Amino acid sequence: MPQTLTVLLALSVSFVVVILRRFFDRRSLNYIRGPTASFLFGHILDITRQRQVGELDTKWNKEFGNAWRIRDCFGVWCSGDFLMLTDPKAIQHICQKSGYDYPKDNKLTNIARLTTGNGVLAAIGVCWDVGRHDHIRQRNVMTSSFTTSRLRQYVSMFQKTASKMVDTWKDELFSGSENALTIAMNHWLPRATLDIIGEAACSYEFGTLDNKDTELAEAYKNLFADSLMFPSKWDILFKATWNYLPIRLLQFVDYLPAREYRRFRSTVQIMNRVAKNIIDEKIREGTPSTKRDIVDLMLNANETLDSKQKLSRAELADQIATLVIAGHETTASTLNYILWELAKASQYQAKIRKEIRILRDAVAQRGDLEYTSEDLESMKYAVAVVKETLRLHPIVFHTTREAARDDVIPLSESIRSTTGELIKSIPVRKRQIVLLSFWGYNRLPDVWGEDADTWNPERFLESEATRTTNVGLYANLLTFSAGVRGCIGWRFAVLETLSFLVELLEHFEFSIPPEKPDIVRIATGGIMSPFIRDAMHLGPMMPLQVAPLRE
Ligand code: HEM
Repeated sequence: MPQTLTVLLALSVSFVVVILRRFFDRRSLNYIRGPTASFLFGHILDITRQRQVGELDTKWNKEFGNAWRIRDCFGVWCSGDFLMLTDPKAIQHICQKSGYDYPKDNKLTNIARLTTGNGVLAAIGVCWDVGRHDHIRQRNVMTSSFTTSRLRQYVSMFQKTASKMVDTWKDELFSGSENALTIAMNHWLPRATLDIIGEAACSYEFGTLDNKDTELAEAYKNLFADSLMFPSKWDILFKATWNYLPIRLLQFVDYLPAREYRRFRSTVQIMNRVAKNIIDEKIREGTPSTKRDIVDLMLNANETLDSKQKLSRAELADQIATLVIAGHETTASTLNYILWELAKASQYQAKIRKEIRILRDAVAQRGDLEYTSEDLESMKYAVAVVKETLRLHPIVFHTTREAARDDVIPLSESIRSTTGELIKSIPVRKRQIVLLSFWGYNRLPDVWGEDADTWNPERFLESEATRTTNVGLYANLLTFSAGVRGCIGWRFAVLETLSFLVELLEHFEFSIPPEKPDIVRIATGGIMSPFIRDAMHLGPMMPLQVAPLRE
């Protein structure tokens, strides 16, 4: 009872604030076409309840062009419209050219804060919250750990962990005479990537591949799927109010008695305690250990800064939480999809195996035991498969931004207004929220060709010169976003993915299990995960048939 009362009270107060703020802060995109909306939920319920991630984006994109209007909850009353975009020039303008003029909106910032603490993912840029330069400061310190030369050092760790997973499969799963087994990739890959990010970020041993059940590993298990999948109608309405509440007030949602908020609070608290201990130990040790993990490098970078730019101990701890969250399930989910696509296309497994053999010989001739990052990136089929899967299955499929000032957003393709006029740019008012569909952009036929909905790595073997607008961070994809808020760990993720691909394909053949599970993409918070359509209760699932390769 007290739980329901608290939620109702929070909802009522928020609702009144929303109505008042929206009344005095009207903005209108009425001349932009868009689908008809529900009176209370706008399109938000439709988006969270669609059969699969991306279905509505594709439908609306086909109907309205690369820019359209959707409604927020309570939108009919308060003209709470979002501008939804897949247009390359518009997204380039928002992410790359405007930088901090399009910070994250309050709702996204608060979800990032709930899941990672006050790290870089939740930090606000300079324009929006005047006087706070948190994002620039934090990103400054972090980027020193992700330079090309630093990343080379992580490649050895990726290969060791991937090889450990392969050995565990051989010893534990294929120790008998089994020829082929169905293995749940979702059970193994997040554990391997969690072990890696723990070691790379702060030399923390999650040990999940060794079945060490640390408190922290347990806290992260299915965190997003358990907490953010299919939010209740109440929660959708409640979160819709967040963009109209002061960001500092939103910190109190942590104390709501609902399950999801309790789970996030306890996970961040556990992570914070562990992270602070790690930092204290490193500071006590004085000079950074020879291991040189990301925290060592951040501490080093921090020391060179003046006191205004330095990150505090609490801020450093929050970056660890951010790296762990941002850097393990994303990569694991991408690997799930890569192996799934390869299981359907055995000819690409054969092509990559051929590349691996050539590379192994070259590495042996050099007298080395491991690949370098350059070796991995020279494998043209493996790289094309990774790019194509990142394109078709962008794990972070949407993001939102809010205009910090009045602006005009240019479009590469004209759209038709409600009166039939062709529009080549869209004027927006300060506080306009834009919803960027990474999913939609990654599948635009104008950019990727008529077969944009099909998995075809060959497109990345051909010249990429035809793609005119330079949008994304990697291969012109938006999977890692772009600009000042683009993914810090994109190259880390690509090298980690390639390392796993090489190890796994060298030892195993992957195929679709005989029962042919119907895999669907379901939103689990800000990321999407694979589920089996008729067995959603099992949580994220990617079963694949795996057969050892006999040399
Ligand atoms: C395939 C794997 C990955 C994908 C698809 C991915 C995707 C993304 C996307 C789309 C964003 C921007 C989110 C937004 O602005 O709304 C982002 C931000 C970020 N990612 Fe990644 N990521 C991946 C792996 C990693 C890894 C391995 C790390 C760290 C080792 C990492 C660290 C970060 C951080 C720190 C940010 C916040 C950047 C900022 O706000 O300035 N990511 N990522």
